[in-house]
Order: sequence, then structure tokens, then C-alpha cells
Amino acid sequence: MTRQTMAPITEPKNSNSTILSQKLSSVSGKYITIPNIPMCEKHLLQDLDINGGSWVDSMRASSPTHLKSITSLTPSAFPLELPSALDMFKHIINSSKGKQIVMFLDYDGTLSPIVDDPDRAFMSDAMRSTVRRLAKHFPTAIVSGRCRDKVYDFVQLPKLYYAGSHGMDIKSPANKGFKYPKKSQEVVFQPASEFIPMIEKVYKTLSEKTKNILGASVEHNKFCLSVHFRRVDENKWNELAHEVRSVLEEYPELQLAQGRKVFEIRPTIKWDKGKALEFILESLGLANCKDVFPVYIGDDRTDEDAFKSFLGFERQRTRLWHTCIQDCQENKCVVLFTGTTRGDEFSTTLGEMEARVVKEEV
Ligand SMILES: O=P(O)(O)OC[C@H]1O[C@H](O[C@H]2O[C@H](CO)[C@@H](O)[C@H](O)[C@H]2O)[C@H](O)[C@@H](O)[C@@H]1O
Repeated sequence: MTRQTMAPITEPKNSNSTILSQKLSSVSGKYITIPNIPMCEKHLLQDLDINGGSWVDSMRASSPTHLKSITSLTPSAFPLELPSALDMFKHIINSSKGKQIVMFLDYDGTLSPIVDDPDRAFMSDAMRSTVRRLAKHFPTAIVSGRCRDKVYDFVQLPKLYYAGSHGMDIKSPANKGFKYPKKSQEVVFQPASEFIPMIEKVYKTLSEKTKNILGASVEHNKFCLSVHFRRVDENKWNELAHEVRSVLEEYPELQLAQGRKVFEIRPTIKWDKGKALEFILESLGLANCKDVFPVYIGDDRTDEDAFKSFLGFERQRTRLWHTCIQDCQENKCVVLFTGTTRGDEFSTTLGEMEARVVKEEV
């Protein structure tokens, strides 16, 4: 039997770069055809010993919201104080001068606050209006672990790219009235569509097996699943983890990771939020441009995929911000990683960014 694996917080998974231009060469007509993405040779995630208690430790640490949770992690796993990208806002603005900014925004924990009920993670009107204004000036994409329709229902802004299911379901805005992409090409890209029946089956099995664990819920995100334990009593976490793992032992084609008090289950293909970011830049005709300045704002481990993919190597969270700054000086990519929910501050910061552009345009 295949041993199910899970990533510890310090070890982001490897991501080999895929050459998107090859995929995009298969564009025919209005939509991009779906290439066959090869399966990963091995599971991307590292082992944790379920019997040694590591699962529960990892589950406890999966959404640190206060200093006590942060300090309970190993010293190398999490900095005592996360560097704040927001404090470096002027630097980012200076580095972006003369370049085409492209905005990539995670949803949960970034545009919306983390709440107990995943169905009630609404974004504020202020945030929505900021994102709307941003999208007037920059191509903007929402990149989420949720299924695309659901995240669209929350955001409700038509002139954006949406990449749901951890980047496995990408759709560009309708061309009408939208200035990007310049090549007038509407895009739908779903590299994991062959997994839909399997995801459906696992959804049913997991829902059945976890139905007696009070507070547990399985969220269907079309190409992925989320098993939530935020509302589960801590002494039931081991049981839940055990159920999830035992179901997934039958499905080596699926991988398991942890987000914020959630098990994320997704197909083991070489595709993640990072690939989605590359794909969107490519479809905008902005890949490999020196004068493009992508800004990615996210709060969770899967958001680090965007960072790794773009820059081509791994980093630990503790060093993330410093290297971001350096990379942005080298005309690469900037990734803002908060680690905590600071939605209102983002709204202010994004508002300032938009205001700067308006000022320059005037
Ligand atoms: O990539 P994201 O947009 O950040 O989505 C990641 C997961 O976010 C959601 O779960 C998280 O937010 C919930 C609402 O605040 C919270 O209750 C839960 O504990 C968090 O893990 C979403 O429900 C998942 O499907 C996404 O995969």
C-alpha cells in the first residue's frame, strides 16, 4: 500500500518549471486545448508519522493566529515576527515604476478574513471596491484553492481572471470591454479534468467516513477537496487525520497537504498556483517580459508555490520577504506573504497602489 504523505510546514514542495509556451502553442480557436500534464514521479509531500503525534502538531500549527501558536512551532519553522510586506510598500512602488503591474490575489485569508464557516467567508464591500479599482489599471487574477464558481460568487467582479482549485481551473474574463489580453483570446484551462470522477468518488467516501466527527466537513472544489477541521474538537483530530489518510491510501494519484485548519486533497500533477501564475502571464502576452511586475498576495502554503515557480527555487518562510525585495530589484517577481489575516491593511495598501497609478496617468 502506498504510504500517504504530508508536508511539514518548513518544507515547501519542489516544483519543476513547465514551459507554458509549448502548451499555449496548442491554442485552437477561442479556447486553449487541454494538454496532457504528466503525473509527478513521486508524491510531493514529505512524511509525517501519524503515530508519533506529528499529525496533530502539524494540524495545530496549520493556522497560527496568535503568538502562542507561533512559538509552539520549532524555531526554524516559523519566525517569531513575520516580516511585513506592507511596511515595505514604498519600496515596492519604486521598484514597479515603468513596469506593467499584474496583480495575483489569493482569496481566503487575503481578500476575506478567516472564519469558522467556509461558506461565510465574505469579502467586505471596501475590499471589493479596491479590487475593482485595481483591475481597472492592472490585469488582475484571483488564485484560490476553492472551486472557481464559488470564489467568483464571493468576489463578483467580472473583469478578472479566476484560477480556482489551486490553479487547476483558469478562466479569463470575457473579452467584451476588457483590455487584457491584448491578443483577444478568451481562455479556459483545466489541466486536471480527467480527475473529476475520482474526486467525486473520494468526496462521497470521505463525507461518509467523517460524518460522525462533529464539526468536520468536506468541501468539494471540483478538481480538489478540502477537509475542514477548524470546528472539530482537538481530541478528534487524530481520528479525522486517520480517516483521511486511510481513504487516500487507495488513491496514490492524489496528494495531501495542510492549509489553515484544513486538509487539501488534489491531483498529483505538475500544476499548482505557481503554474497558474505563469499561465496567466503567458496568456496575457507578458511572460518573459522585463518590464512586467507581477505582484502576488497570499497567506497560505499553497501561495508559496507561486513564489517558487516564478523564481525557480525554494525558500523558507523566514527568508521570504528579504529575497522578495532582492528579486524585485532584479526585475523579477514580488510576492507579499502575510502569514496572518490583515485584510483591511491590504485594502488600504492596494488602494494606495491604485491611487499612485491614477496620479501617474493624470
Ligand atoms: O487559496 P485560498 O483562496 O486561500 O483557499 C484555501 C482554502 O480556503 C478556505 O478555507 C480556509 O478559509 C475558511 C474560511 O475562512 C476557513 O474556515 C478554513 O479553516 C480555512 O482553511 C476554503 O474553504 C478551502 O476550500 C480553500 O482550499
